[in-house]
Formats: sequence, structure tokens, C-alpha cells
Amino acid sequence: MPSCVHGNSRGSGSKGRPRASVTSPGLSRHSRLPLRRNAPCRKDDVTVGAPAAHGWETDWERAPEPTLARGSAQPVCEYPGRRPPGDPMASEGLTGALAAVLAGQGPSVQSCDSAPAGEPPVPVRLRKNVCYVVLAVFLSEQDEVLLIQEAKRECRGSWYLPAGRMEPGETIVEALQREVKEEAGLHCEPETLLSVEERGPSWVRFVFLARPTGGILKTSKEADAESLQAAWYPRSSLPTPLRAHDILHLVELAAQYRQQARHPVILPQELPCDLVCQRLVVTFTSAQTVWVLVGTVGIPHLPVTACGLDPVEQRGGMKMAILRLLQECLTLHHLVVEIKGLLGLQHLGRDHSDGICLNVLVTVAFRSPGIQDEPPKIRGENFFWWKVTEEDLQSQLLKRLQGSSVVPVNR
Ligand SMILES: C[C@@](O)(CCOP(=O)(O)OP(=O)(O)O)CC(=O)O
Repeated sequence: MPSCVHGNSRGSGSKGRPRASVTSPGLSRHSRLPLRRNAPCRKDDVTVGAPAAHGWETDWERAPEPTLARGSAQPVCEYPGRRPPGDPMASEGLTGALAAVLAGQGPSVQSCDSAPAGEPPVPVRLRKNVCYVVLAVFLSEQDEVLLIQEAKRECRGSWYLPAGRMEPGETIVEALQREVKEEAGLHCEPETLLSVEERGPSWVRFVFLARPTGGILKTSKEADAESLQAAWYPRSSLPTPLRAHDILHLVELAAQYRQQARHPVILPQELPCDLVCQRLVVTFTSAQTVWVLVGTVGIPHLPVTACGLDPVEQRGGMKMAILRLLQECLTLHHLVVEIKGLLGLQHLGRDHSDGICLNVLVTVAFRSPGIQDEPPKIRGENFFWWKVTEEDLQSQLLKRLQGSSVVPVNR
């Protein structure tokens, strides 16, 4: 049975009683911030994106004061009258959720564990307070790249990859297919996410490796406001001028992926979300043992942090939201935190739910080189370290960590 490790909560906060890491008017102290205005914020209201192999049937009643086991090296909380987070039911739920996230899927997001201070985050609105961009890299077997010639006044005549801003109500893949059809005349299917670029939570670009599935390449005779034409060029001799040189790195990413796929196919999961948020798989490894940070407010879950659209979080980028959550439970000054990249992406875009959830792999390690075979202490009751003991899951997670087998963010 996986063990859970809590920080010594007695000395911290309000007499060890668990508290919601995020408070919002009208919510009980033990709830998490609901993301969907019309969705109940039940404590265990989490559904797995894929058919729920591991249901969340547990009807958790928040126990009274947890008692600390005596004599244990690490204070291990026992919850009388409540299954402890290490309980097989909770562990099975966590195993299911982690397996789903590692498979590029993910539970839908109903609430978050951390949000910017002050007012609850406002729901995102595409083209109003967030801009999502889709971009396609087509790389033929002859190592040729599909480029389009821009028609816009400010960049007319320059060459770029097919790209464009998403429109309200469409999914990410629908936006990609629309932009490619408009600018290059081709039908396409995405093969995998290659990269995600962000300039803070209000501007995110999704870069895909894609393949043509039909249509007729747009020639200069079909020039219109979307583009002047499209053409294939050898990767070693792209036309000039380019609209921007940022696409050179993206073309190289595509070529590297073609040579050796560093991560499994990762495609957007059509799951609704109201905010720009990140579900974290925060890991600590020692030898071949791996722990994952788990949120305890409600039913044990992979923690979710909401990104703010305020100038501070804009300037700091989406990593700010990750560091904010970690600061709530860890003493970061003696730790090294590394954001490895994406395991998955969730968005639907219907019914005005324009949010996205990025499933992000993060590692935490001690700065000092000394041998540390236990994860860093956790402050408070809202999180604990879950030791992943299920063999297949543990080896999957270690493999992703060792190979950095994730979609890069801003790299
Ligand atoms: C990501 C871009 O470089 C290219 C896509 O922008 P466009 O101006 O081509 O968008 P549409 O008008 O919707 O087609 C723009 C940016 O945000 O940097």
C-alpha cells in the first residue's frame, strides 16, 4: 500500500485542521475553487476523461482532527473514520488518474487547488482576454516543408508556416484544420503536438506536426486575404523573406521528431475547462522510487493550479502558477524545481468554456547533493507525497522522467 507522507501539520496553521488552499466566497473551508460556474463543487467531483476505469465513488466525509501516528520516522496522518490517502480506494483512484494523464488523457477539471490571490480568477474568453494560436508543420518524406505566403499588409509576401488565431466555439484541431484549409488549400490531420509556446496565460500557441489528407494546394491564382499561395520547399533551402524566424526551430523540432519520436503522440483531449490552468504531476525520485505530490482537499487528486491573467502572472509566464502552488506546501529555497514539459492538453471550446488545462510534468529535487531518500517535508494538510508502488505505473513515470519524454513548453 503506498504510504503518504505529510509535513508536521501541528506546528503550522490552524491546529492541523485541513484548510482549503483556495478560498472563495460561498465555498466551505474544505472545498476547492470550482471552475465551472454551473457545476457543483462537490468535493469528489472529478471525472476521468477516458471511461472511468477507476471510479471516484468514494463519498468522503471530512474526518475530524487527524491523529499523528506515534513513533514513525515521518509523521504519517491517520484519519479515523476516513480512508487515509494511502487507502487502496484512494490509491486506485490516483493510479487511474495518473495513468490517464501519462496516456495523454486526463480527468476533466472541476476545481483548482491554487489561484492568484484576491478575486477568484475570471473565466477566460477567447479573443477577449486570451488568444490561442494554432500552427502546423508539414514535413514530407522528401524532407520538404509546406509554407504559405502571407497576404496581410504588415507581412505581405513573406513566408510562414500555416498558422492562425483560434475562433470562439471551435476545438483546437478544428482551428488547425480551418487555418490550413484557408491558407494552404489542404485538408489535414494532426499527428502530434510538437510544442506549446506561451507568453503568459493570455497568449498560447499550439504547434502540431500534421499530415495532408486531401484538398488542392493553393496557387497564386487562388490568392485571397488568407494567403497569396502555398508551396513545398526543401527544409535545407526555405524561401525568403520569412515572416518571422521562430518557425526555423519548429521545423527542426518536426525533423527531430520524425527521426526519433521523443514523446508519445499527444493530441488535445476535448474536455471543457473554464480557466487557463495546469494539472501538475510533481515528482520526487530517489533511486528507483518515485513520489507524486497529491492534493488532499476533497478526494486525493493531482493538484491543479489556476493561471491568473493579471500583469504579474502575464510577465512571469505560466510557470508562476506552478511555483505559487508549490510555495504553498514546500520550502522552495532548498529545492530545485524543473518544469519538464507537457503530458497532455485539455480544451473543448464549446458553451463558452474557453479554458485550457495543461498536464505538466515537474520534478523537485534537493539543491544539496547529499543523499536524500525521502521527499521534502510538506507544510500543512492540503498536500501529501504519494509513493507510486504500482510497478507498471512507476516504470512508465520513471521512463518519462529519464527520457524527458514530454512536449516542450517554450523550448
Ligand atoms: C502566431 C502568429 O505569428 C501567426 C498567426 O497569426 P495570423 O495573423 O496569421 O492569424 P490569423 O489572422 O488568424 O490567420 C501571430 C502571433 O500571434 O505571433
